[in-house]
Amino acid sequence: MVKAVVVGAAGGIGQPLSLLLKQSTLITDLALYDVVNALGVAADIAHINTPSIVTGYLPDKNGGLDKALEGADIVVIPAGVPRKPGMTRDDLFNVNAKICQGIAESIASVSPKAFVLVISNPVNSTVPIFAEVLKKKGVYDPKRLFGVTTLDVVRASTFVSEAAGKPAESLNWRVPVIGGHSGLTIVPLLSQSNPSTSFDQAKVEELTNRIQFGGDEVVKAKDGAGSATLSMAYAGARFAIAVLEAAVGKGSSSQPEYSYVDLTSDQSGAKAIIDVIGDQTAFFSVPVQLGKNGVEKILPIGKVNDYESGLIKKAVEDLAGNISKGVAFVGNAKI
Ligand SMILES: NC(=O)C1=CN([C@@H]2O[C@H](COP(=O)(O)OP(=O)(O)OC[C@H]3O[C@@H](n4cnc5c(N)ncnc54)[C@H](O)[C@@H]3O)[C@@H](O)[C@H]2O)C=CC1
Ligand SMILES: O=C([O-])CC(=O)C(=O)O
Repeated sequence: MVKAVVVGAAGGIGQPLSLLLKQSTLITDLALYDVVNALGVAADIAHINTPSIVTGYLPDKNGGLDKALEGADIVVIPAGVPRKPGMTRDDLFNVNAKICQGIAESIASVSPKAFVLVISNPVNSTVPIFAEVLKKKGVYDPKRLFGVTTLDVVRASTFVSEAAGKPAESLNWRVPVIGGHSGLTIVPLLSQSNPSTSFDQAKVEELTNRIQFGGDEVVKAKDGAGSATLSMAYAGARFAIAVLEAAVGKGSSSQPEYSYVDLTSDQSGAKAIIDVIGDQTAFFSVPVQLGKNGVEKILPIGKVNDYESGLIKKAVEDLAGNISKGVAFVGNAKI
């Protein structure tokens, strides 16, 4: 029995993400919660003939968020407002921090052992918010808390394989992306591209910039109607299934997943990362080996060149501020 919960299930990401999770035969119980329209989305998805039982929850229907979370193995969270042109992800902080705090409080009291996958932006700050709330409630397990940065890895595979003239190989094209999830905190490691590439430095910088600001490309194209939803649903479902497959022992350990995780709290393998990036940032997206309990081991980031070292330095500086902002928010909150 595997219960997955989507919080924010009626939104632009939430709907296609719920649809993709419904396609998984690993999930037996799919709970869809939102503050609006969750019952309609659940009724619609429930007609699909895959094994999971789908149930919808609204704040005042079917028991609300707490009931949705009961017995959850994994909670995926695309709840909150998206960007409009001209905004940064950090501009979403004031609204989304409060939403994330409330969701974290419910998880802490109802399903503290669930894997928690945070999509809501700004990820750089919302993940620390989840961590701090769970700590305050005495149930924090850093191995089970993930900031979802898979979309950056997905974009990197697409953009790099296209630039190499081999778009048909994009599915198996690996480009590590580490750091955070906004602008210059996103650090693609093109020198580790597999297959390897031979771009000149100007092309490397152009591609790096495109991966870092891929989100803006979509915000601009949607012209006020929001940000990436469909590619995010694909990336979020892919990561959620990887976490679940590893948890039930079906994971293929050949490729690491990348996620924004806690480098402190004695996580296995974190020291090797801190030796490279320093100890200024408590969270960083890194390659992780997933297992039964979530992060089994943080894997090394490998050899980086001077250009990438410079990108890491800048990312670490920005992240430190983003993280303190999330930590301070919870520090000042009444929980
Ligand atoms: N991590 C990543 O790579 C990405 C993150 N995002 C972020 O994901 C979030 C959602 O984006 P969209 O789906 O496009 O937005 P949306 O506005 O279409 O959907 C958000 C949903 O959250 C719901 N919601 C609001 N407050 C809630 C609460 N307290 N509990 C449960 N649900 C609540 C809304 O009713 C709405 O249905 C945004 O913050 C966006 O910036 C978007 C793309 C990529
Ligand atoms: O750009 C945004 O605001 C949404 C997002 O995180 C992304 O597409 O990477």
